[in-house]
Amino acid sequence: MRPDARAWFELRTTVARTPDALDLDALLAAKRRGQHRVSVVLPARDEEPTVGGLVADLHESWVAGTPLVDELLVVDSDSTDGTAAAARAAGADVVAAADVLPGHGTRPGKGEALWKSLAATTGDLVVFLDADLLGDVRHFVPGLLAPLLTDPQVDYVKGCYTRPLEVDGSWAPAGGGRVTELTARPLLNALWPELAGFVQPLGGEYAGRRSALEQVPFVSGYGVEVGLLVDLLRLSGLAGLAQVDLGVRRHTSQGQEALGRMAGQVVSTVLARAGTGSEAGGLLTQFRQDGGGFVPVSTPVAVDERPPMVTVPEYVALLTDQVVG
Ligand SMILES: O=c1ccn([C@@H]2O[C@H](COP(=O)(O)OP(=O)(O)O)[C@@H](O)[C@H]2O)c(=O)[nH]1
Ligand SMILES: O=C(O)[C@@H](COP(=O)(O)O)O[C@H]1O[C@H](CO)[C@@H](O)[C@H](O)[C@H]1O
Repeated sequence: MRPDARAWFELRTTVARTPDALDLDALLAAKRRGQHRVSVVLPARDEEPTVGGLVADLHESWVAGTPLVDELLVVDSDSTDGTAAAARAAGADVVAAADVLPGHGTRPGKGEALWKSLAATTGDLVVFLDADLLGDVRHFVPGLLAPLLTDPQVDYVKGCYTRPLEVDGSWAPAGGGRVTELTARPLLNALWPELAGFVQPLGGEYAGRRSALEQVPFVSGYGVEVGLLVDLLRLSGLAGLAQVDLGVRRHTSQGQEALGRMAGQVVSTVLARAGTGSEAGGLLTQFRQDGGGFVPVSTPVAVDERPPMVTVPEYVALLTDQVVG
């Protein structure tokens, strides 16, 4: 690791593997002192099996219990199952991504849901969690908030963790983060070696100051994490970024073909941010076997992104009308 990445890793990595690893009273005091408002956002597409339990845990601990969270929002991202009902029943506010900033139309993708969440929340601190997390992850919220509540220089905090992988119904202790290990990490190390200290650059759990998040574009699909990391590096500098060790993260994972498409979106975003201009066709062709031979299947993976929210008049109007941030 380059000296600057090593120094960052030593300085900006903290640990919060369990709830008692954190001084919740001190965090609440820092929240009050800083007059912060905290929004937690879960982007969810077809997560009915997991979203209810996750929302119930978060609501019980941090909304109804310790008042760390002021807003718990599930952004329903074109779900076809009972995600919205399950989330609402468990105590979350729920909004359909398509219903937010309707004048800007709708686009598919996780990043679209996250971009829209900025216009559907009011916290000056925003925490993002995937909606397919398994197990007890309540401590992820205070863990991600701690650096933002205690260090004004930090604008953005990524969670890091070991990532077990479910294979044929049983859990291997490691192996998760396949796109991270096989695509994102090699590319980031090659192009932005100062980011080499990030253990989970694609991790879906992170938190940021609205004042930073609203200044950067949001890639509409799965390129959103790598896009945010590079854009926030440029906006806030390495010193403005941090990571927190949250222990273990398990989630419902996808198959290789789906992750191949995810990797294609990550690669397109990296190439766009690196300014290589090699958009080419923006298509990824994969191959299926149909018994008689190989069948090519092509998927668009070109970068599609939304502009910084501060450039959206309806959002600016919201900021002036509401006590946002
Ligand atoms: O179009 C999409 C795709 C994904 N997601 C959500 O984004 C998170 C991460 O997506 P996924 O689980 O598909 O990615 P993985 O964790 O397998 O890398 C999950 O909460 C998804 O429900 C979303 O809101 N819209
Ligand atoms: O880190 C990764 O390699 C991928 C896939 O993880 P798994 O191999 O399914 O554990 O998961 C992440 O990447 C996505 C793209 O950035 C994020 O949107 C997901 O939240 C995150 O789980």
